[in-house]
Parts: sequence; C-alpha cells; structure tokens
Amino acid sequence: MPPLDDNRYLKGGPVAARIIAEVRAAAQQATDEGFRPKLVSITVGDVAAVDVYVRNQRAKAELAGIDFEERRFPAELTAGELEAAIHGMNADPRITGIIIQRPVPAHIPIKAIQAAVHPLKDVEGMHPASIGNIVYNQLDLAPCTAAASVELLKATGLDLKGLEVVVVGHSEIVGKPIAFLLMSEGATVTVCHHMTRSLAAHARRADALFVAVGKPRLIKADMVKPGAAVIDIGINAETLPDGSSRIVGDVDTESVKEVASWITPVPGGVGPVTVAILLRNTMVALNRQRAVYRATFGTAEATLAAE
Ligand SMILES: NC(=O)C1=CN([C@@H]2O[C@H](COP(=O)(O)OP(=O)(O)OC[C@H]3O[C@@H](n4cnc5c(N)ncnc54)[C@H](OP(=O)(O)O)[C@@H]3O)[C@@H](O)[C@H]2O)C=CC1
Ligand SMILES: Nc1nc(=O)c2c([nH]1)NC[C@@H]1CN(c3ccc(C(=O)N[C@@H](CCC(=O)O)C(=O)O)cc3)C=[N+]21
Repeated sequence: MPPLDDNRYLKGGPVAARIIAEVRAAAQQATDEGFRPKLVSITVGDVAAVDVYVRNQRAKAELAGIDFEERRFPAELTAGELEAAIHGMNADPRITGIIIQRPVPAHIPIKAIQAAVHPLKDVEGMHPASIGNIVYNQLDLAPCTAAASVELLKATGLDLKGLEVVVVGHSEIVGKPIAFLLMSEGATVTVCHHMTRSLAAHARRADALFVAVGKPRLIKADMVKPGAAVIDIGINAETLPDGSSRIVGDVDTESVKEVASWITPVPGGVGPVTVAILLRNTMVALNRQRAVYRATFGTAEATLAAE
C-alpha cells in the first residue's frame, strides 16, 4: 500500500466551502421572501473547548448570510433560569435556531435542557424527537459533528453499502448518531467503547474508521487496515514543552498516514465541516418553520403554489 500522498488528506475546507455556498444561496432566498434566518448560541460558564467553535460559527454564519447572536450566561445560572430563557427564545419569531454549547456546568441537566429547545428550532438535532428521527431513517437534520463525519467519508467516493465501518466512542452527540447515520446508508457498523475487549482487533477490520473519544494518539498505525479511510473527530488541546498549545485529534496522524488511504487532519478536517452542517441545519429548521406558517396561514392556493 503506497503511503498517503498529500491529496489523500481528507480536508474539511473544500467540503465546508461547498456546503456554505449552498446555505448562502438558500439564506438569501429565504431573506428575500421575508424569513431571515437567525441562530442563537447559548454558552453557560467559561469553557475553552467551546470558544473556537463559537468563533467559527459567528464567522461562517456571517459569510452565509445568517444572523448570529451569542448568549453567554454565568456558570451559577440555575437550570430553571436557563429553561426560562430557552422558552423565551422558542416563542421569539425572530430566532429561528438555537444551539446549546456543551459542556454545561454539572448542576444543569443537559438532557432536560436539550429537550426544552422547541424541535422546530433544534438546529443540532439533540432534542429526543430530533434524535429519534435518525432511527427512522429521516436524516436531513442530524447532530452536526456526526453528519460532518459521514459527509467526509462520502467525499472519498467509497460506496457505503456493505462497507465495514468501526466507530470508536458512543456518546449521544457524536458516536451513536454516526452509527445510526451509517446504518441508514447501508454500512455494516461496529461500535467500540471503553469496555470493548480488543479495540485494536476491531479497528483493524475497518474499511472506514471513525474515532470520537477525546484521547490524543489513541489510534496507532498497527490498529488501522491498510487502505482504510480514517475520520479523526477528536479535538484535544495539547501543551507543548515550550508552553504553547495546539489542537490534536485522537489519531496518531504521523504513523497512521503511512497506512491509511485517507485521513482527516486535525485541525482542518471534521471541525470546519461541523460548522457548515450547523448552518445547513439552521436552514432545514427555518424551512420547517415556514411549512408551519404555510399550513397555518396559507390559503389553499398559496399553499399549492409553494409546493
Ligand atoms: N470535530 C468536532 O466538531 C467535534 C469534536 N469533538 C471531539 O470528539 C471527541 C469525543 O467527543 P464526545 O463524543 O463529546 O466525548 P465523550 O467524552 O462524551 O465520549 C467519549 C467516548 O469515548 C469512549 N471511550 C473512552 N475511552 C475509550 C477507550 N480507551 N477506547 C474506546 N472508547 C473509549 C467513551 O466510552 P464510555 O462511555 O463507554 O466510557 C465515550 O463513548 C472529543 O475529543 C471532542 O473534543 C466533539 C464534538 C464536536
Ligand atoms: N453542543 C455542542 N455541539 C458541538 O458540536 C460541540 C460542542 N457543543 N462543544 C464543543 C465541541 C467542539 N466542537 C468544535 C467544532 C468545530 C471546531 C472547528 O471549527 N475547528 C477548526 C478550527 C480550529 C482552529 O481555529 O484552531 C478545525 O478543526 O480546523 C472546533 C471544535 C464542537 N463541539
């Protein structure tokens, strides 16, 4: 197997740019028709892991023509206060999408908070009703990182039907939805986690390996099948001996790139596509809200014309 050359790096930039261009056209059209998309990001407390994400959300939303507002709450906020703020946003017609940045402080029950977001404004697909849609093979609004990871695998041109895929990590927001999305596409999916007996034995069977654990260099070259596609979802801050810090993934890219046929770099891989999918989801949510307006206020003729 030849070592990976430069164009086998599965870069997120071009995939993200294509998605953002599509979102931009859709946002422009919706705005012209009187439905301006607006995404609100909720952060509770100071979380370094969220800062990069929110900064990129703001920058790309601006590029796509989507209004963006960041609402930062103090770490002492109670769950009740946060729920009340979310209910206010649900009822505000100017706000068309809401994302709750994770993690939130331990005293706030994240599941209850995600369920407080109205499903029609749930741009991250984390409301139980939204995540349930994925089980029913309705895939147009999936959790952003999971959808981004699958989008990158598709960019290899590999046929997902019958593809042997291993997902390492089974969190609700990343690993599990990846497994469901891939099952819907016809892949044969194995999910590994911290109790898996031989991670290496499973990982080595994979034609496509997804890694979402949060442990730098967990996946080494001897755990990867020659010619596989490796999607590295990890975003870990690493401090260098000189005191500076950088972002690394969960895969030992230096060694794995000698074995794999495709590998997503960190940074520059899944991250930028995650942001693009969030904006695409914002338009999916807006279109669902418009369908409700049409169904509620449209005359029969107008409803037919819009279809
Ligand atoms: N690129 C992006 O857009 C995003 C990147 N991330 C990054 O992805 C990574 C994972 O995030 P997230 O899913 O939220 O993290 P979680 O901590 O919620 O989940 C980690 C998962 O890894 C599993 N795990 C832990 N140790 C091992 C091990 N030794 N072998 C196999 N599995 C193990 C855990 O299993 P168990 O529960 O059984 O312990 C758990 O399912 C992080 O680095 C995060 O920063 C996250 C969101 C977005
Ligand atoms: N509800 C919720 N959903 C998330 O998806 C979520 C979250 N909370 N909390 C934090 C983590 C982390 N995360 C990132 C996404 C993109 C980049 C990103 O764009 N990274 C770029 C830029 C890196 C840089 O500028 O240094 C890259 O990897 O190339 C980073 C981090 C999403 N997360």
